[in-house]
Amino acid sequence: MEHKDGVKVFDLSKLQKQPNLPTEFTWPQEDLVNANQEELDAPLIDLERFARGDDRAKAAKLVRTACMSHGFFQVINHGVDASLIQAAHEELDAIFKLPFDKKLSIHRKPGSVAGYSGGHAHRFASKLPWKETFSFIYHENSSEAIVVDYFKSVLGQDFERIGWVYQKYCEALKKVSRVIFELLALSLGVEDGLHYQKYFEDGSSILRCNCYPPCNNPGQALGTGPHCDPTSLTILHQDQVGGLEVFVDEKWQAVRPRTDALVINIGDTFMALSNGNFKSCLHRAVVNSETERKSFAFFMCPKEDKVVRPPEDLVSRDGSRKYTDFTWSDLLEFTQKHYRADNGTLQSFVKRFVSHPKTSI
Ligand SMILES: C=C1C[C@]23C[C@H]1CC[C@H]2[C@]1(C)CCC[C@@](C)(C(=O)O)[C@H]1[C@@H]3C(=O)O
Ligand SMILES: O=C(O)CCC(=O)C(=O)O
Ligand SMILES: [Fe+2]
Repeated sequence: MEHKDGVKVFDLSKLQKQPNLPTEFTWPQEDLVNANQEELDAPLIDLERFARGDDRAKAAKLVRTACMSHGFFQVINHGVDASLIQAAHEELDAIFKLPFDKKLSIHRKPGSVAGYSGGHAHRFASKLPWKETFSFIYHENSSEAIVVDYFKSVLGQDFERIGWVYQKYCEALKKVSRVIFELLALSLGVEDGLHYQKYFEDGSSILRCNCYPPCNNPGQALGTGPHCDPTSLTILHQDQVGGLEVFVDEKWQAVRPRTDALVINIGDTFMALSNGNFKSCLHRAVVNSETERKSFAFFMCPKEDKVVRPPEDLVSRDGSRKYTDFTWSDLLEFTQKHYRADNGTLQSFVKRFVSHPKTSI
């Protein structure tokens, strides 16, 4: 274990060779309950057909049922080139196989979500996730390629080509998100079918690359503990190893990897935007002793200072507002400073937000 600017950073490539798990990475028994043997039976939506206008009502109904109960579904024929997804996975080694010193030099800084992290030891002292992550921000800006610039600025000119792979990947996911927001509006019965698509047009996103090394004690560790994403919509691609689980019908259920599918999670902010009708998805990632696993989570967020408020027609149909007005920057600050994301983040945030003046949150 090393220190970077006074914070702890674990070298997981070293730790994975040791027989015992450091206590910081052990999880309590109640969080380690094994997944049910059955795999999750989640809707698989053909986005090309939906965009073409075929079976729209059927797709919307499937999504509505899944999102009202647990906030999870998958999409296929999403339009992201299989070769781009493959390149994004292949290029990850260029980051995760960097020498530890180099990883330390690109470490996530306090207050920022961008950069490298090994086990999140800079944020938490116990129940650490058995994973390495590399994250960066993406938003549309006509004058610059923001991802390429980030790669060049933190990793150097040699990383320009790889930066372009992730720039293109983010652009492709943003395009997919427009169709998904239309599908969500239709599923919720919102009058303006483009309401969410327009709302997120100037939003920003975070692409998080996750790498879960093999773990000699998979029964005591978790790659990512049980949590709901505080963001709005997560578009995830996982490799063939498997490990993602969703809590449905009071049990953990595994999501079988499909190379051709993108996994969609509702996050806390979208739960608020849907006036609580759609549930934020409770999920986790387990680890194994044999194979390294990789995934990409594209977290979509509203523009930082934009008010998070459900559409009027949805509120009048429901009769009242479920959550108070807030902004993504308020919730982000809460999760970074005061609360470790779990399945109660939004409730706890709103409670604190209502009782504390905004400036002191
Ligand atoms: C705003 C953010 C906080 C987290 C990174 C981005 C998007 C999602 C968040 C996260 C993935 C939610 C679960 C807990 C967390 C600590 C994690 O396990 O990685 C999260 C983020 C973080 O602060 O790193
Ligand atoms: O790796 C996965 O499958 C899940 C990752 C995740 O939940 C996250 O990064 O928020
Ligand atoms: Fe997540």
